[in-house]
Amino acid sequence: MHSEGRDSDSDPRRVLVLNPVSGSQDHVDDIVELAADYGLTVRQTEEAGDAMRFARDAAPEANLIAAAGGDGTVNEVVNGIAAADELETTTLAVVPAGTGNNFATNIGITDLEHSFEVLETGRRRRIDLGVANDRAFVNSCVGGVTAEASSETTPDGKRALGVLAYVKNTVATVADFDSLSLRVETAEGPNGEAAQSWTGDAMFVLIGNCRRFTGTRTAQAHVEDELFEVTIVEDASPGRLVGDAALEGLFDRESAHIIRRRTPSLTVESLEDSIEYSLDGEMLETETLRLKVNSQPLEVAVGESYQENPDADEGWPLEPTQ
Ligand SMILES: Nc1ncnc2c1ncn2[C@@H]1O[C@H](COP(=O)(O)OP(=O)(O)OP(=O)(O)O)[C@@H](O)[C@H]1O
Repeated sequence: MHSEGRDSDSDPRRVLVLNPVSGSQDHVDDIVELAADYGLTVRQTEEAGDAMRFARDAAPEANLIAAAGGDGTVNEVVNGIAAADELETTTLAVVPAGTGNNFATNIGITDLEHSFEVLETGRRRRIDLGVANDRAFVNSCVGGVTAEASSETTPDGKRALGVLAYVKNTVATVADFDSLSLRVETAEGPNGEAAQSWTGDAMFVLIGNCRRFTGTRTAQAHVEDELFEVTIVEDASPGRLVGDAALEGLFDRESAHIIRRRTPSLTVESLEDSIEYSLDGEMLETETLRLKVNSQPLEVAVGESYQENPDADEGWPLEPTQ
């Protein structure tokens, strides 16, 4: 029995952190069985926060930690590895058992069995890790999404739209949608990107790290370039944004009301009240958010279809910054 993770035959070098309540909640038996086949020690969470603690405690001895759950579980496990300061010697694997599984899709993981093959024999890549104040994120950080709308976002919405489902739900559920009065300051980039400052009223600010971080085809970030892709959606009538097509249209190259930047670090400061941010779907409320790409990358076991760079034939949505 591996589920306690303290048995004499358990291997502390290969640990799987299992969230039993993510996704459709019917994955526990299959994952425990696969973990035993692959010689992984299972630590099953009992409440929010456990995944972070289990990963932090396991990281000094482990060379592989698998996160079995959704994006929130991945986020906690990554925060645990980072808190233990073990990014250099610990590989993250992802076993997709969530609702949206946006990150798993981004790294080329197709299903449960495949995820175990990948953790055993898949390529290892070092990807950018975002840090927002003192918390790590892998996919995205979105300001302007409310916690209330986030908790009510449906599984179908998450699967179809990724993080944009939260944006859509916020627009749809918050009757008196207030714009965010913001100052956004980006730092200089390595390819001549200038430091820039933007002040104004925004509906959302999206900071993307991973390819297809929003789930849409047109909003993509390069995950090994040490840069974030920042999208500021300027204030516009919320009614115009409700449909899926309108939301995706927001990220088209020609879209009005969109400001884009690429930068290794930035500060987002509210000029009024504190703002709610979603970090990979986990909420954080603050007035000032300082974001940077972590100096130490995150090593991840990736599937065959993993691509660090957005598809060439789909075009790159960003215009170079002056
Ligand atoms: N045993 C547990 N009981 C209650 N909550 C838990 C437990 N273990 C983890 N959690 C919390 O469950 C939340 C949701 O998990 P997760 O994001 O992995 O799944 P999901 O929402 O179904 O999938 P996705 O984010 O991919 O759409 C996370 O905030 C996590 O902290």
